[in-house]
Amino acid sequence: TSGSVATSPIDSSDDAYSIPVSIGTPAQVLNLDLDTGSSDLWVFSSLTTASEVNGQNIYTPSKSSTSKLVSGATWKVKYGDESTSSGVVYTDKVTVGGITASSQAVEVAKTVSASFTSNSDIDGLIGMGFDSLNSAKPSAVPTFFDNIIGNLDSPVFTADLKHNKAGSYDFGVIDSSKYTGSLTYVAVDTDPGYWKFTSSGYGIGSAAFKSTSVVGIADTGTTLLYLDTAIVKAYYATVSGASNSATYGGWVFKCSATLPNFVFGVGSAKITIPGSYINYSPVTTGSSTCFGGLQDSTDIGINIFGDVALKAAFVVFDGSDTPRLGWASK
Ligand SMILES: C[C@H]1CC[C@H](NC(=O)Cn2ccnc2)CC1
Repeated sequence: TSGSVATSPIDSSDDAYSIPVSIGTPAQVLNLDLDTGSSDLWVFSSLTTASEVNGQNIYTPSKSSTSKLVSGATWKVKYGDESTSSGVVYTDKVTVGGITASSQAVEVAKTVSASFTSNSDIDGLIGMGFDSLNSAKPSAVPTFFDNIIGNLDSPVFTADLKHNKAGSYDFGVIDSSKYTGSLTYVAVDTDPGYWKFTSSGYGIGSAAFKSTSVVGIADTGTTLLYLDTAIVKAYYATVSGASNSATYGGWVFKCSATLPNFVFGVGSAKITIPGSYINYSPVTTGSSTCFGGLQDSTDIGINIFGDVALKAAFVVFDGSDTPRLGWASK
């Protein structure tokens, strides 16, 4: 089998990308953030503390004839942005892009942190990282990808994220109409459970490409691109008036600035991020100071190729026995 689901940016800054996910019988459709940087499928629900729900769609297990409580199971996740959620576990029928997992573990939130409450566009996450990252106790539960992979024509899903418009995630098929040129594959280190790979270098604007190994993760659940200090400083040195602001917690510049393109290497291939993608958004609504889409990864401890990078490419997440990532321009 194979399938495809449209994914849309939740706002004009492409802060996150959601997909419709059908849960239960009859179907309850929630808009989930497909997150290759984590491995829990969790949802706002009828069990979520009422004061922590603010406009999200909720999953009500008691209204689904196919829901089952997983007795004794709990979960709790904490993300790199310090956001958290936790609760209990049901199994139910879950369908994404026409592909169904008949008994998917659906982690039902009893509590969520403020940043989830304040984001009415996201009703939960669907983790597409490796099962080792799953937070369920006393034992981990499989991701949606893990549950369907055996039924897929090819053990892959692909990401075609776009700036300010709908893109798609495909399952079980690589649609060559969605990219230009050829795919370049790179090895994935699945420890500790991210889609972790080594980029072959970078280029800033028209400057010479710098061949150097940059280890990072392909993370659809992170908005920005986070790289080593030296690369980030070299990039903003070309942007007049840019500064690393303690006030705003990162590199900022005048919104009117012209930003150079940023190229990252995958093997012998090169992916070009248009400079405009690195003008992320005003620091506060209406400000003429803008926050950069490329930021320093030092405090994170790992480089993250988030949506700013991913939306410049077509990416194959290959879950075969030797997992790998395929990258192409588009
Ligand atoms: C400083 C960076 C900030 C962004 C961090 N990314 C995440 O937390 C991804 N995520 C998943 C659910 N909610 C957010 C990575 C560190």
